[in-house]
Amino acid sequence: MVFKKAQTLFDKLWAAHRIADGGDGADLIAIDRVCLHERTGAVALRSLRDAGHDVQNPKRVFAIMDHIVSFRENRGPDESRSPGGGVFITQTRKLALEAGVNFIDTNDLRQGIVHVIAPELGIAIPGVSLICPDSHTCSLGALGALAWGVGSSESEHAMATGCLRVTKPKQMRVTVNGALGEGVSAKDLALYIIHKFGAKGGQRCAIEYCGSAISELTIEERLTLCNMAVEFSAFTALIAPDEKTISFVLGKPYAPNADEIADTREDWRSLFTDEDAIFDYEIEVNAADVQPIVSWGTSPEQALPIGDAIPIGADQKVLDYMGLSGGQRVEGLEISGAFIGSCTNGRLSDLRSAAAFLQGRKVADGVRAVCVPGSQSVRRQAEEEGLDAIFREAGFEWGAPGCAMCFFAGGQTFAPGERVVSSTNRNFEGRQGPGVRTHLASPATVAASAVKGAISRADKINVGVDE
Ligand SMILES: CC(C)[C@H](C(=O)O)[C@@H](O)C(=O)O
Ligand code: SF4
Repeated sequence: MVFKKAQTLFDKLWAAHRIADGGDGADLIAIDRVCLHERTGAVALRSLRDAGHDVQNPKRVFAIMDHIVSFRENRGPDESRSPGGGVFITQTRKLALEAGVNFIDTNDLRQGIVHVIAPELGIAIPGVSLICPDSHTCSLGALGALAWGVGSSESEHAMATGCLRVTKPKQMRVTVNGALGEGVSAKDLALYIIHKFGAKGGQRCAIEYCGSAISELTIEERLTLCNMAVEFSAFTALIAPDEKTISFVLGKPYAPNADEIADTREDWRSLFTDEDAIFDYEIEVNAADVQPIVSWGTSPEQALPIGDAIPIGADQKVLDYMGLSGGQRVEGLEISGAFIGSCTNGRLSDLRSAAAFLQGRKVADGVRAVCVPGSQSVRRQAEEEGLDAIFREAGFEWGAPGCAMCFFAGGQTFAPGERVVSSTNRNFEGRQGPGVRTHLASPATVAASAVKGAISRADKINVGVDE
């Protein structure tokens, strides 16, 4: 009798894409889709062209403008937020058109941050393998795609050959039991996990998130959670596709069409971890323990429930950079900047949650608050719902889609020493500009803090219309 070994979801995806033994413990993995952006993708396209190679299958490659495009509302097609950055934009356009790949230009109706538009357009769907020279490609595992971030040269290789030599990573299961409390978001959960198990806790593993709290998350929330897997040092993250995933994907432009969906749907239903499958590591989280959280240091693990005190004995260099001391409470710290956007929290539900708080309220004096939708589609839907008016009336700037103030690219930014609450994923030194002190939080926390002028919990704040 032959017993079939129980497999994890990751094992199944890996086996389905494994073409051959790549030698030295590596496998040759078929790559279904390659996404590129103008910061690292242009390098890959240029190098491929210079080596005299064609893109093997241009239909599988998607070049997108997001990282350094200006976020000025009526930006020009080549306008960059990075001084001299226009050349990356024009080069990417030229190279993408020459190579004949799918190309989404600066002001295309489909444009946006690559990890926001890949799900919107059905580029990322359950069961496909997808790479992009960008570390937050792990976001797309939220749809059950085998997706991970690579370097420019690996994406070049995959474009030329349709495959990539990769060593299969170890695997970890993160089970989140119970339910998240009222006012606790997927961002809080992501920060909680990194805080509790450390920024290296993901051990370069492919992580599968599961458990009752994960099943309850919307697709947008799952994308937020998986987005931060790389900040947990994971190879990538995955969530098994369910009916929510299937209905999210249906009808998307690059997803299977109505005729193809019947077979595909059955295939997608097999994308789950078998009951007896074994992971290299297992961790469990009780969702009820998660509270609204904010980072205080220069690593996403340096985070705490809003209201708690910074540990005594925390790294002095970090405290100095952040202008804080051990034992100090983060709640109530005065801020001068607030940013809502990015591939972590720049989706419609993120904007809705911030707007729900901002309605009828005003950003505190002395705070520059900026909201940049993650994509043109998010922007359009937000504008149809009147969210832009809520943001503007509250005193937020409303920007054109892209990575914007998530990372410093040399252009307009917050001033050195400014304290900023941000819905992004990285709080490293200088991430949002030289000397800028970034506190990571959920969109609701960012909105509440902008109104109060100080780091605040959205559910505890008592300012605004009622006063
Ligand atoms: C520029 C790009 C390569 C980078 C990444 O890989 O993540 C950026 O998106 C970031 O978030 O730091
Ligand atoms: S929004 Fe930020 S984290 Fe996401 S891809 Fe852009 S720069 Fe990277």
